[in-house]
Amino acid sequence: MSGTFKIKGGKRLQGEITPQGAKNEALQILCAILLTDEEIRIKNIPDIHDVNRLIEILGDFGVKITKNGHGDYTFKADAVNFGYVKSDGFREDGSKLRGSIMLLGPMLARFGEAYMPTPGGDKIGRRRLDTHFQGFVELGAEFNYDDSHYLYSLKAKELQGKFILLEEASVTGTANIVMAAVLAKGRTSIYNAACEPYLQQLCKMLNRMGAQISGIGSNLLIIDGVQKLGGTEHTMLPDMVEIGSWIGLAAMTKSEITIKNVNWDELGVIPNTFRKLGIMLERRGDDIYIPAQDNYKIQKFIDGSILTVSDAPWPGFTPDLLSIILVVATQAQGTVLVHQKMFESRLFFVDKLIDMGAQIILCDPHRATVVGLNHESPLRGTTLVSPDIRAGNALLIAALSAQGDSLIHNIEQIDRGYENIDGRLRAIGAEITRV
Ligand SMILES: CC(=O)N[C@H]1[C@@H](OP(=O)(O)OP(=O)(O)OC[C@H]2O[C@@H](n3ccc(=O)[nH]c3=O)[C@H](O)[C@@H]2O)O[C@H](CO)[C@@H](O)[C@@H]1O
Ligand SMILES: C=C(OP(=O)(O)O)C(=O)O
Repeated sequence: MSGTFKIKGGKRLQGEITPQGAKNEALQILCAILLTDEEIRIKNIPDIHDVNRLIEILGDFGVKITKNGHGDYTFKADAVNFGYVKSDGFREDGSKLRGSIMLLGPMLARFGEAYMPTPGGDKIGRRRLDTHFQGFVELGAEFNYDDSHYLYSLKAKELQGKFILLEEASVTGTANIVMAAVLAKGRTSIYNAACEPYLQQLCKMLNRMGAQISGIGSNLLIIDGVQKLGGTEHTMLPDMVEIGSWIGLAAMTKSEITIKNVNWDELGVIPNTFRKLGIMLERRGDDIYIPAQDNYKIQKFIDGSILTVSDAPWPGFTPDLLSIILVVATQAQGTVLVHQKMFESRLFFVDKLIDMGAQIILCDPHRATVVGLNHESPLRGTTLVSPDIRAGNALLIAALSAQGDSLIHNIEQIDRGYENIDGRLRAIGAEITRV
């Protein structure tokens, strides 16, 4: 088990917090650098475990990496050591994170073959990769899965564009297929494509590199293959999951917090979903201002029935923020049903919140009903273990609001996705230390 956070809860926080560059965008963008032998400069890269692991993998691939400053790197994949992907080292490194799966598309497009161990990432239920391989096979790749070594491989002398109807709007699946299709022959149409902002960012970057992608932001992407891609510069968006988490943190700790430079126009339904829990938040320029609130009241549906917050592919509500919604609801006034449709093992952490005094009924692996305590009795500090990246942050927020001390173990899960989270929380008054 990795490190531990010690938290003294129950304090009001105050001040400004700036979201890091987006983790899940960074993972897509970093994989795309393999598509060209020219220089790509990327800014606002978050300094977090998953991203740093992917940068290390690129280095082992032979990619030249220059650090220009904090979160600012230049990459040049002009002398790639392809032998690395067949090595035991890659088998181990690639399996440590989920995002590495998106190396497949660029490898296949540029080198005609690709290998990947079963990727890592959160253990939050089944996480099938069928959509990725369906797309590659439709583009003409030969697919093989060696189940004794958990190794996927793909081969294609040439990729040929075609109309692909995805079984599901997979985020990393769409990114992977797009990155393969940009160098394929002819036109690829991807229907039922995921269209979240990070994928839009990827497509825009690829276009700056010379790709021809249209339909960006919709669920029908049209990609006219080109022979070669060139260099570019790219800046990562702020992380929308962090932004949502800080809204939740402010409400749970009754704190006045300004979240800086949030890129509001890319936040979709996130601000309004928190408003439905009764949390006041204001757009101020490109910041979100959350006043200190002693109470927040969950809205009902128009017909008076209990509010449901559920996830859906973009522009629906991201599943990565449902753990935060759940924790924030524990101190709201009213009742909400949290319905996690995509992942089947992401709600089990409610047991820990129940131990802390929260009123939650886990209806089944996908649904939990939360009856808010209206801040009439605080959660109680306790010893917790972070089960996954987002539940880990949700428990951290619960601990910051709780009466007494808490310990959170296994914080490697939190460090996977949040840059210097303890330092940034201390800067707004939180009592949190690494022990
Ligand atoms: C590295 C990265 O970027 N990870 C994100 C990415 O994971 P990832 O790309 O792995 O997730 P997918 O979009 O493929 O799918 C997520 C889950 O939802 C299911 N599904 C998906 C689409 C759909 O139309 N119907 C459906 O049921 C899938 O079967 C799967 O269980 O997107 C997820 C969904 O936003 C996020 O939680 C992850 O943080
Ligand atoms: C589930 C997540 O990450 P990963 O896909 O990397 O496991 C997440 O970012 O919430």
